[in-house]
Amino acid sequence: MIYLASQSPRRQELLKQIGIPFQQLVCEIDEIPEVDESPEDYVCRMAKEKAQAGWTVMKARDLPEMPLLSADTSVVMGSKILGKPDNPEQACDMLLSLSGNCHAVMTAIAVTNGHKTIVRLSTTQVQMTPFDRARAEAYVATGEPSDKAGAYGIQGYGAILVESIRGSYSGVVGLPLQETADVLSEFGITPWHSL
Ligand SMILES: Cc1cn([C@H]2C[C@H](O)[C@@H](COP(=O)(O)OP(=O)(O)OP(=O)(O)O)O2)c(=O)[nH]c1=O
Repeated sequence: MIYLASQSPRRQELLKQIGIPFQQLVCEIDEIPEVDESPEDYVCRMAKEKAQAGWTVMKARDLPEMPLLSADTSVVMGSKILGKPDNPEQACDMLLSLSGNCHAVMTAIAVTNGHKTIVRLSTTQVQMTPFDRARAEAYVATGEPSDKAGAYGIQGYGAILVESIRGSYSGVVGLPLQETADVLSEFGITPWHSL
C-alpha cells in the first residue's frame, strides 16, 4: 500500500492499472516556474514539492507512514512551459501553438518515505496534426482541455489531434508506468505481487 498525493483522476486510473493499492492524499502547492528554471528542473521540483506537501499532510493527520508517490506533467513547446489553461481563450491559443508541431510532454514522478526521495523524469515527443482555429475552438468547447497541461488529453477527444508519439503514452497521460514501477521497487513496492 502507498499514498498517491494527487487529485488527478488519470493518475489514480493509471496506478490501478499496474495493481498497486493506494490511498489518495490531497495536497496543494504553488505551481509557478522560477525565472530561468529549465522545464526539466521545473517538473522535477514540482513533483518533489508535491511529495513533500503530501508527507506533511500525512504527518499532520497522524496517518501511518507508507511510501508516497506524486507527479507533475507539463507540455513544453520550444522553451515554453505550458501548464493548464486559465480560460478557453488561452486553451485555444495553446492548442494553436501546438498545431502541426512537435512538442515534449514531461512528467516527473517523486517517491518518498520521509528518509529518501527519488525523482524520475519521463519525456515524450508528441507530433500534432495541423488544425485550424475552428477545430481548436470546437475541441475547447468539449470542456476536455480545461484541467490538462497543454490544453489537450491524449486519452480523450484530444487523440484526434495527435499524429504520433515517441516515448511513454502513460507519461503523457500523467503517470509513466514503467518508471513508476521501477522507482517504487526501490521502496520495496512490487506491482501486482502486492495485491
Ligand atoms: C498532455 C496531457 C496532460 N494530461 C493531464 C495530466 C495531469 O493531470 C494534468 C497536468 O497537471 P498536473 O499539475 O501535473 O496535475 P494535476 O493538477 O491534474 O494533479 P495533481 O493533484 O497530481 O497535481 O494534465 C492528460 O490527462 N492528458 C494529456 O494528454
